[in-house]
Amino acid sequence: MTDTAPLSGPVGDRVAAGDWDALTGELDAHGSALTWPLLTPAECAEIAGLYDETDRFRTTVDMARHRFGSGRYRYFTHDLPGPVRELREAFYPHLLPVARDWAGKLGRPAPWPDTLREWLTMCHDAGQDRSAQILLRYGPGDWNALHRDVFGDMVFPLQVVIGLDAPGTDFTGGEFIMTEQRPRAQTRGSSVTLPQGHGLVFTTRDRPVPSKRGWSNSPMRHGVSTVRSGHRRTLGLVFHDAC
Ligand SMILES: O=C(O)CCC(=O)C(=O)O
Ligand SMILES: [Fe+2]
Repeated sequence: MTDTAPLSGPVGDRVAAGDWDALTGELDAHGSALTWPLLTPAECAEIAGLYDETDRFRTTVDMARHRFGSGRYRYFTHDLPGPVRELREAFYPHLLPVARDWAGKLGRPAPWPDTLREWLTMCHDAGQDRSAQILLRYGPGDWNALHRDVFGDMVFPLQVVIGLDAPGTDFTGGEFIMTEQRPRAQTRGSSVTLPQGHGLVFTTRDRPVPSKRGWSNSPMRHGVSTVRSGHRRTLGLVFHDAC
């Protein structure tokens, strides 16, 4: 799929229609990878606009108050809006083989079943039963501190953020940033400009990197650099639930 591919039909089909081999290769090499376009600007605006429908959310987080950075985000209730639910469900089966492959390389258990539904039941049974899907809003001066979205023992190791505003047009600054703590070496930083309507798949916790003895584990964190002007809104999808 290219930048000019028509965006029509169910959003889940658009997730499935991309070049997953290329995306997986990129994820293996860098711990993050951009998708092809998934949403039109109108669909992005519609999702971003849900932020004001307060009944859809279980709580609002003021990032400055928690020293998470600056800006606000809202956790959806389990009753997810159609496109948000469809996107999440469509990503899971494509991310699952990567999660399992990485767990194998790192000699860890791979507890994730074939369906998101079964995995969420496992999360809920373990006490992680609150929705962790979020809509974020950043204005001028806002930023997101480097962090990892791990809420308990139940962790799906990959997540997705979808850009809802156009960089350079709707906002400046606000790059998605990642750090990678390399084994016995200094930390490496990287940044991604998230195009409107595209997703960025990235590791929640760490990734396997080749080492002399096979594979070692490179812890990674993510955040957002300061928004210099305008407004940046994103949709965050994680595949485990929260406590
Ligand atoms: O706004 C962003 O680009 C990243 C938000 C975030 O931390 C997440 O989706 O987990
Ligand atoms: Fe995050």
